Amino acid sequence: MSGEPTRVIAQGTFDILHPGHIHYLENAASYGDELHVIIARRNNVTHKAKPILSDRQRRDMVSALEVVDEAHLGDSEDIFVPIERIDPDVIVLGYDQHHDEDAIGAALAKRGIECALERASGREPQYETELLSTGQIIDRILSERR
Ligand SMILES: Cc1cc2nc3c(=O)[nH]c(=O)nc-3n(C[C@H](O)[C@H](O)[C@H](O)COP(=O)(O)O)c2cc1C
Ligand SMILES: Nc1ncnc2c1ncn2[C@@H]1O[C@H](COP(=O)(O)OP(=O)(O)OP(=O)(O)O)[C@@H](O)[C@H]1O
Repeated sequence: MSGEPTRVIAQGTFDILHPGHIHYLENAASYGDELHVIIARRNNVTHKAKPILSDRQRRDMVSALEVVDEAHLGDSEDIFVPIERIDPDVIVLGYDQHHDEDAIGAALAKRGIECALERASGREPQYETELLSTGQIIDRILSERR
């Protein structure tokens, strides 16, 4: 053992925070000693509606969570740039993230980044009215505050 802390990376959009996000970050943190979170740039969120909140505000909110050691704004062009800088031991993908683990593993290997890839568990609602999705919170706001 080197005695160096093991670094873990989690990542995502984190637009309007909810308990599903906290579950993911706590689960990711359990894979190592230091949790680093990469916040997706607005321009790179193409698979769903763009975030409401700015890149910086989303980074600042995630950064304030106790479980998080450091939150980083993602790179605009190349998602592997922050990974090279952070040099993680483990990357933990979200339970429902569309990323292909084999493709990410191959891209990491090509760049000489040696780290494990894990998949986080999901959180089910703990009570009837618990909302575990930013999209659902936005839908609720739109239907209740018109
Ligand atoms: C290992 C990894 C690193 C990433 N790094 C970045 C990054 O530097 N910049 C960025 O805009 N998006 C980055 N992304 C993409 C987003 O974080 C995220 O996967 C996606 O855009 C939104 O996911 P969500 O719908 O689960 O929030 C990265 C994704 C992965 C899997
Ligand atoms: N209920 C949940 N349980 C565990 N992880 C979750 C849950 N909801 C979101 N996450 C994780 O949090 C990270 C960021 O997710 P994201 O910002 O896309 O939130 P979201 O609420 O799912 O968004 P949207 O509702 O817009 O799809 C992802 O890794 C995702 O898997």
